[in-house]
Amino acid sequence: MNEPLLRFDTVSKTFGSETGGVRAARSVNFALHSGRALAIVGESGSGKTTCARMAMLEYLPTSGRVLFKGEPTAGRRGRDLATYRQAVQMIFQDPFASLNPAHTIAYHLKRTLRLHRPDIRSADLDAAVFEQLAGVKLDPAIVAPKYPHELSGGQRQRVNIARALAARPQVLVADEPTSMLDVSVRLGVLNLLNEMKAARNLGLLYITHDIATARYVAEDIAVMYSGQIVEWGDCGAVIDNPQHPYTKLLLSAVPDPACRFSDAASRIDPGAVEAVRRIAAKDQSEVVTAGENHFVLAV
Ligand SMILES: Nc1ncnc2c1ncn2[C@@H]1O[C@H](COP(=O)(O)OP(=O)(O)OP(=O)(O)O)[C@@H](O)[C@H]1O
Repeated sequence: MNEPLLRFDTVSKTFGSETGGVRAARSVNFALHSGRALAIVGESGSGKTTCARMAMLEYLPTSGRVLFKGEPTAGRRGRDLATYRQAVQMIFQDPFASLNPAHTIAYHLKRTLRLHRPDIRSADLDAAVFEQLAGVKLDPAIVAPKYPHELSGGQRQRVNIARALAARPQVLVADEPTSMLDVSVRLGVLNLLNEMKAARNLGLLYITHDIATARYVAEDIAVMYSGQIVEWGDCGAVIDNPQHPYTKLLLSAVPDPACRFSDAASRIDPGAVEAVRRIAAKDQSEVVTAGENHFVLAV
């Protein structure tokens, strides 16, 4: 495979003091390639958003390096930083909070186009807005003049995706992009992200607590627990043949429509719960190969 778009090289992030602080990310390694999606999966507090924020250069790692196309991102300023901000775009969890209620959808998209697309003349901006909205399967004539509160959650998230894509990014960082949406529209938004990834050869960093959707969206997966990536590799291989007790636990917690709630608890292996508790605080470092493109930290 060629040079990854985005690479985390032994990245750690501690909030507070080195000794008594929260170790939100511990020696995290991953590579995101163009035209592929990498799902970072884990429970609340496992460190996923901290990794997303480091990818967006909002947080600096305490140690380790974040690389873009092989180049370290630390210390980027001025034009270099602006280029990175254009190339790596974020889609937030809350589609409403990320749009300004005082402005129309057309305003939001024009703003991004003015900022990142100097090649588009002012006279052509309206047409470009229409093109961006049509690209995410919204009716431009209806949606462009509306205010955010006049749209549904799913439509708002599509607008956010259109806005991110308007910058012509190479990487999309989507942090729980569907968790605040009605279940009925989630699939449509995930489908759209998948289509955009393929059509534009994007690298998609898909952050989720829902391992079931990871398989739907991503080619690669990294399972995160207590700040560490504990199992990673090909998404299908990891989900079909989980090796780490935490991955097993996460999979056994996925709701099964064929299973009654009262029976669901029996699917959770008490041994796995105990093993996961034991490993929470300790650093694991020995990597075991579980198959082609499938790796796990030894417990
Ligand atoms: N700015 C911060 N200051 C102090 N601690 C933080 C900060 N941001 C995150 N943390 C802590 O770091 C750990 C990882 O948090 P993070 O938000 O990355 O997890 P997450 O997996 O994204 O969870 P969620 O899905 O709930 O957002 C948590 O213990 C959290 O309390």
